[in-house]
Amino acid sequence: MKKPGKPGMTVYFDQYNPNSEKGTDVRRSLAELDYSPLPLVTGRSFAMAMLVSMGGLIFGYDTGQISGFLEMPDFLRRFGQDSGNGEYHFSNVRSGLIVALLSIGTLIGALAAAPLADGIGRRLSVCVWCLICGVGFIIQIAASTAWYQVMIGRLIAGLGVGALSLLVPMYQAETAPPWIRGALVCTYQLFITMGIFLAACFNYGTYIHQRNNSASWRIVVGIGFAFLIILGVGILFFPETPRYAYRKGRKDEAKETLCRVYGAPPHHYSIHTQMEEIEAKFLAESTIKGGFVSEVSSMFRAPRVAYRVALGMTLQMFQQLTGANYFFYYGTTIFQSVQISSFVTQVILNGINFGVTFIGLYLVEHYGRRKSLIAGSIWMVVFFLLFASVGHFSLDQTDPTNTPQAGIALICFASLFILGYATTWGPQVWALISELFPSRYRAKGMALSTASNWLWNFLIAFFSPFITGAIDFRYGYVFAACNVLGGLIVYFFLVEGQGRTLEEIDTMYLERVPPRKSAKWIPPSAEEMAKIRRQAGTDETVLAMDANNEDVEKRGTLSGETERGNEGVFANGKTENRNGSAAHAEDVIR
Ligand SMILES: OC[C@H]1O[C@](O)(CO)[C@@H](O)[C@@H]1O
Repeated sequence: MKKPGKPGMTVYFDQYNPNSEKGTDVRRSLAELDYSPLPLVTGRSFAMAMLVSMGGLIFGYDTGQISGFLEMPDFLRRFGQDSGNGEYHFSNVRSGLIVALLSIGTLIGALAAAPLADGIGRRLSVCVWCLICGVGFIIQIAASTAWYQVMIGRLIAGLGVGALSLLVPMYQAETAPPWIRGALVCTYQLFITMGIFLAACFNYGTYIHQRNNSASWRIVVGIGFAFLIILGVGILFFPETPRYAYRKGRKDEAKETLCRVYGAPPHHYSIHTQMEEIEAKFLAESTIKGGFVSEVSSMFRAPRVAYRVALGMTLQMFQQLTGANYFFYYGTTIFQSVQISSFVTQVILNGINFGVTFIGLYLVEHYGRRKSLIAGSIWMVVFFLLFASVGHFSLDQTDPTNTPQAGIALICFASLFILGYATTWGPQVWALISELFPSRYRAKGMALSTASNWLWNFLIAFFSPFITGAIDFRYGYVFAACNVLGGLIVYFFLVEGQGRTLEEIDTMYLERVPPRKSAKWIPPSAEEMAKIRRQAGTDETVLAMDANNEDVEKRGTLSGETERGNEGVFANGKTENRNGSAAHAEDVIR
């Protein structure tokens, strides 16, 4: 579905078979629809994106704060080990557990969030997980000298953070208009980076001003409550996602929400076609009923869903294997060579990360997902190769201060790498996994993909010190190779979701549209869709489609639109396709 109202193109919403009201004159009802241009973003969809993105802020804030804590004097004294000379330190096991337990919690939280999100809904789930996260914060703040209490607190907070990392992109994707969905879902990553940046700033601030004060790290954890309250309470003022409401039989609520976020009246063409698409998919998906286990096993039997689960998990894996967290978690060492403190290092790297993520919001809608991700991969390969080579061949690793020039080069390459990551893979992978799955399996598919992100996050955080110890800066070559693979995966397996409705993207996977040609694909009519589903589907799906098809037949067809043959599926170019379609729709109105 394309956004109406761009200069020179009045109507885009004509690519689907617009059969609708049963037994009415389709031509007339179409002519009665409103085709007026819609705003790019309504106040409501903007406010919604900002509010739910608070979940990203909590993610970033929690992951970003711990590295600073480990260096705060009071935290060290309370939870560290006595070195015997009046100094305290953290053994690798203890610091590893305190840091990594959040990741373990997030992994479990991401998986646990799916059944709850399908059961009580996306919106209420957000409240529940905010509460759980709050309990984790309280346990941490209440810790006096028991290091394992901090660890347990982080595990519980992690459950909430992980669950929100599934719920937020899903809420945004299921609610946002298709023409701006990518950018709105990417605000999630923007808020992650903002959270990491804020944590670095607050750590630095409390460290500077309260060196020996027991409140320092507690203040930083405590500030997190503000984000939790804004999200947990604020979400109650927002509606359930239209896709979820529809699945629960609340059709009017779904339509009303769409109207609000699209900024369109109920009889607008965009609302009309979107509701039709949601309905068609719902009918096709809803026949197989069962408990959680049979639901999961039906997911892997459903057409092309296993493929998409594998793709989602792989993309999240490669998002982590870009190597970004190598810089965020272990960037301190390279900055030592030019004698910059670890607190300042974190502020600089995270500031760049946050600042340039804004560019990513533009790229995702302007160039599309595929082009920007592939460009991002190439960019990151180049800078990782440069980084690894300078680090290995030019830096004096025993005393980096001897080679300040190599240090400056490393900092530049690291910063340029982050520029590439934060504008492409960082934000866009969240958007990709939120649009990859059909409604019925979205929560579960996203849960598995998100869990893969957390698993690899943990593995990289945990194993990087060992790998760096063994192969020093040549570790960068490993990440460079991973970035090559990531780019190839996108090229060969990912279809372009820019400007498409979630339902259209689902159809592309069902129809096995070659990813390379997906940007130019024209959605099939409802009848063609029925055929595709009949060929692709399980018995149950076919049954459902037959029911749906009967409906379609009763409604009548629209000549021209439904007669388009397969050869018409790929247009010569996007512009031609849009203009052609627009002309056709205007015909219909006349
Ligand atoms: O911005 C960097 C941050 O983004 C993430 O990759 C999540 O998308 C985190 O794992 C990382 O710390």
